[in-house]
Amino acid sequence: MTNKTVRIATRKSALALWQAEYVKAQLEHFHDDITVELVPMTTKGDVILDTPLAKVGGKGLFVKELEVAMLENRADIAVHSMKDVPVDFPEGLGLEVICPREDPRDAFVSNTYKALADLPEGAIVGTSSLRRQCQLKAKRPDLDIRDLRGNVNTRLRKLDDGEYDAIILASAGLIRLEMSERIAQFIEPEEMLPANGQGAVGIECRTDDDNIKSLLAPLECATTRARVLAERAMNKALEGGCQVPIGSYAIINEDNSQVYLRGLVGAVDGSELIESEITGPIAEGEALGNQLAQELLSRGADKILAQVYSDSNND
Ligand SMILES: NCc1[nH]cc(CCC(=O)O)c1CC(=O)O
Repeated sequence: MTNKTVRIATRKSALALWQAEYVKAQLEHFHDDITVELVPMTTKGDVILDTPLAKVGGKGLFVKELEVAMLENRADIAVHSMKDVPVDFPEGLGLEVICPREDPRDAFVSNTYKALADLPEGAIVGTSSLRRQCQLKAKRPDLDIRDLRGNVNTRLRKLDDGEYDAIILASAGLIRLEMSERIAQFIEPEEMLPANGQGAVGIECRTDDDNIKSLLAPLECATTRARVLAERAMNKALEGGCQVPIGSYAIINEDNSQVYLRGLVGAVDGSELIESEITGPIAEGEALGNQLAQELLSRGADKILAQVYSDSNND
């Protein structure tokens, strides 16, 4: 009766494969009678490397091919970095599990400088994230922010080749790939708000596949889910795709009753940052995310985002 083989659709980057292997190991740990196979595939986001991500357009560049594979029954589950997962799912698919969160902070990586504050005037910083760019520019308008694409290893190589004085990456990716020694400084959320879902791995599957769902159940982390759902609700209400100058970060208090959510929308050039925060019962996390978004919109985030979306559609 039970499905003895679980097929995991995954991208082929080192980080994606690490995350798929992690889910495979977890599934095998909880169920000793199943076989888990990886089904590696290439996504549009992996192919279009020469265009700044913000200009490529379209949501879910890194997940669509994986979803089609599940819908066509060539795979059973897909493992994603939550921050790359669009807020809405195609008919027939859903986010079943959110695994325990790795460090959500951004990492300052440099071969020369020990921290952001040490960067000299005009230093060249690599990042293709509008979220990182607007927060860097707000604090340090002198910095020369240049686009940086590719998977984690490609980005590190470009840094090592001397194209940049420093780059910003997610700590989680470096930690998972056992390269945490490359992290010169963990940038605290107060200084740079992470992306929604940063550091969390999510598992998507067919909504009618009860067998797979029961196999996945032990991998769930309720605390991470509460945090990530509040963050995603804020992004959803802002209609934020994956390439937007939006930060959102939630934490849960010690007795697991309250969620504290902080959000930010920034003009890409850093000339304006609209920030706010909200606290409330954990069960209302998504409503709080929505409420926070409405506040940001009413304080000018609507104009900033309209500008960003029209820029990315015009070229
Ligand atoms: N957008 C690419 C991406 N998606 C997830 C991670 C890192 C791992 C994570 O956030 O779980 C990265 C790389 C980065 O931002 O440095």
